[in-house]
Amino acid sequence: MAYERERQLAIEAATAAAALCEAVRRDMVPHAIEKNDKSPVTVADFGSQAVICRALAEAFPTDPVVGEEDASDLRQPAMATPLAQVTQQVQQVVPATSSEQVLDWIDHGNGTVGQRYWTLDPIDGTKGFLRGDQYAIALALVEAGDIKVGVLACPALSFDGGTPGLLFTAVRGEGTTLMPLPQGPTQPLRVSQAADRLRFVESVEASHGNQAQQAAVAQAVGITADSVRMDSQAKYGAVAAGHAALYLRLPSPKSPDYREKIWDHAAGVLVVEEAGGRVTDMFGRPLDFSQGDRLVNNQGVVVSNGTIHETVLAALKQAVTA
Ligand SMILES: Nc1ncnc2c1ncn2[C@@H]1O[C@H](COP(=O)(O)O)[C@@H](OP(=O)(O)O)[C@H]1O
Ligand SMILES: [Mg+2]
Ligand SMILES: [Mg+2]
Ligand SMILES: [Mg+2]
Repeated sequence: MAYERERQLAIEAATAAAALCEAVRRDMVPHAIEKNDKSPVTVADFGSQAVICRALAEAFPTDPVVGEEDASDLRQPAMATPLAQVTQQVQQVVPATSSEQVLDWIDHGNGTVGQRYWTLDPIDGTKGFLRGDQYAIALALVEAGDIKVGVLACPALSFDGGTPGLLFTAVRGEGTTLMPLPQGPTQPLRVSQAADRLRFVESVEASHGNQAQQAAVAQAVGITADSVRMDSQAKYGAVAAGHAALYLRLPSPKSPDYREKIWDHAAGVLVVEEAGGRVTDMFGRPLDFSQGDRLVNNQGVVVSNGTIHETVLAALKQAVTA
């Protein structure tokens, strides 16, 4: 199988990070640390990035990692308490780790996009994580702009009332699989074509999209049920597993020039594509992962079961020009 080492390593690292995140949520009631852009980060985001970057640095030392977080704030003297908490959490995975080592592992994620790189969102949906809702650990390998491996760990996700904790894995050309966390039987995943599964998913956070326009487009393609609102790339998982036919993320009227970050999408895109679905931006263009840490050549994201994709794009064109 192609990319076997990369796939195995990504699964192991994301599974360890998922356990760390769940331990933080269970043991210490995480609170938000405010970043420069006012968005939240937690002890678990930092711990997850440290654990995954350590594994990547060891196994693939020359691969750059483009991760969401960096350790500059954590290095400030005023951050001694959260740093100690991050270190303590990482020690559950890697015993006898020092805080210095933790900081350096986090900063291993400050790489830049190149011919071959990994992109990491140590917690996608930090707001969901803090609320006790959905979040995901998202890791992908990209070569020449093409996503080759994508792993999404969703510790709080379940379908049809199952035990929470699902891991989605995709390798280009080899399909998508679903596995319970932390381990269990693997099953292949396909998107759904069933008309009664015509549900659509969107963000919980209204400011991350355009919910009025999303509802109008969904209705135009015959989806009459209310949206299922869910944090993080778990939404890609829902489409890949056939629990939703559509995920819409249209530019928010409050930030019309926002460009999506690569780590918010890379793993999810491959998981859906390899399950038989389709992902483009709102104009039907493929997402371009070759340009840097933002999808500068794209606006909005449309994720579907494939079958309804062209109809959605046509409805969107009408909604935008109306
Ligand atoms: N104005 C905006 N439009 C779209 N996405 C945004 C946004 N502001 C922040 N985000 C991204 O939305 C992600 C969460 O997605 P969702 O709304 O689907 O749960 C955040 O990831 P993090 O939580 O990793 O920071 C953040 O990168
Ligand atoms: Mg964030
Ligand atoms: Mg994110
Ligand atoms: Mg994040």
